Amino acid sequence: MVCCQNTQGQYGKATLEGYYGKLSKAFMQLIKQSPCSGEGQRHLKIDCANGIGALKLSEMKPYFPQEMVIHIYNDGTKEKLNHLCGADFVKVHQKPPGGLDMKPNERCCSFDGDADRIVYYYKDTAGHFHLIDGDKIATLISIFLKELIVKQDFTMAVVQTAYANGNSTRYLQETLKVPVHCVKTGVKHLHHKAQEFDVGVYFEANGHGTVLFSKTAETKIRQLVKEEKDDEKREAAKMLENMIDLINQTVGDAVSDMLVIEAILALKGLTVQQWDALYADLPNRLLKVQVADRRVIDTTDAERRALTPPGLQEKIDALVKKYKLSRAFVRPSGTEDVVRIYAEADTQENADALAHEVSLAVFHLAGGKGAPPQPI
Ligand SMILES: CC(=O)N[C@H]1[C@@H](OP(=O)(O)O)O[C@H](CO)[C@@H](O)[C@@H]1O
Repeated sequence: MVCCQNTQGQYGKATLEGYYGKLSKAFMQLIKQSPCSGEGQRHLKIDCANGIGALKLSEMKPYFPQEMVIHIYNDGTKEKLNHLCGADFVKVHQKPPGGLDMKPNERCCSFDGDADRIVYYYKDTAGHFHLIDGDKIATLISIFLKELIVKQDFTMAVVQTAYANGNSTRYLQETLKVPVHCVKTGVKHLHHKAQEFDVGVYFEANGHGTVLFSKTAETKIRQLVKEEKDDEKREAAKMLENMIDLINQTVGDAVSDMLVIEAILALKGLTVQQWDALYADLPNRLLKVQVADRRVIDTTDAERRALTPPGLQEKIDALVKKYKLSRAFVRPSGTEDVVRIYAEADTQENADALAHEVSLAVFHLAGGKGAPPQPI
């Protein structure tokens, strides 16, 4: 709304109808370009965390094309906000939300309460739960955009935080050959870094993120749509133009991100399983520990190393060495009175053991409160 006002309507009409209309128009144009367009309906189950997303998605339903059918769960009529559901619950517990019945291979997603995060997931035929988090969302979007800008002289990068899964960073850098930058936790840090590129994709692992296009890139794309003589190149420019209109460039927005993802899956003819199979996440664990004063922990290197308290980083380094493909870091939360611990390793048992050992080190060296952390 603010951006629409400040650009005298160039970014869109500053009303809810203006927002719904802009997004649905761009989405419809995009799926029309899909090779499987007209081949039946796409269904998506959405857990709205009993939050605002349910209200707004219901209002938006009439704007969706008939090819896209959304099913809203946890709409706030029965349970409390975020209770056993929502994007954070699904990401942290690595399990499905309550209140959503999932059939094998069905594509599902969760918003968080204020609808600025989104994670996808599905259950396979053996009943195993597969989480597709912000890192895999950034990867899908990057694959799609990289192919479209291949002939343009645009700079492109992905911005992540230390919480990004090690295998996502490896895939982006080594397979996709896209530069990756790591910044401090919090979208403001990711947003600022992403502004340095023509195409800046940024996502936190928890599903908070978006894509930014520079003014130069946007002008060039809109000009190509009008002037490009080669049909294939003009179609690619049109897709990019619709992507620019579909993505919310002002802030991470679960509704906009969901439509971007659905459009890309349709255009690339990808199933949720094929998307998930791009790379395998390294098993990981996120824990928190209460300390008397979390400011005793000072970090550097985009929060990947602790400078204080003395001895803590050395202890973490020694613990990390015990496991394969391992990595761990600690940082004071910016939103809760806790210290967060992240660990990843070759197996879930090892990631859990490493996270627990690091949480004990934090407890003993950084003034832990209450009882020492228990093994997972
Ligand atoms: C590990 C984690 O998920 N941290 C979250 C959380 O920040 P903390 O500083 O870790 O409390 O809340 C932020 C605001 O929603 C979000 O941007 C960030 O990613």
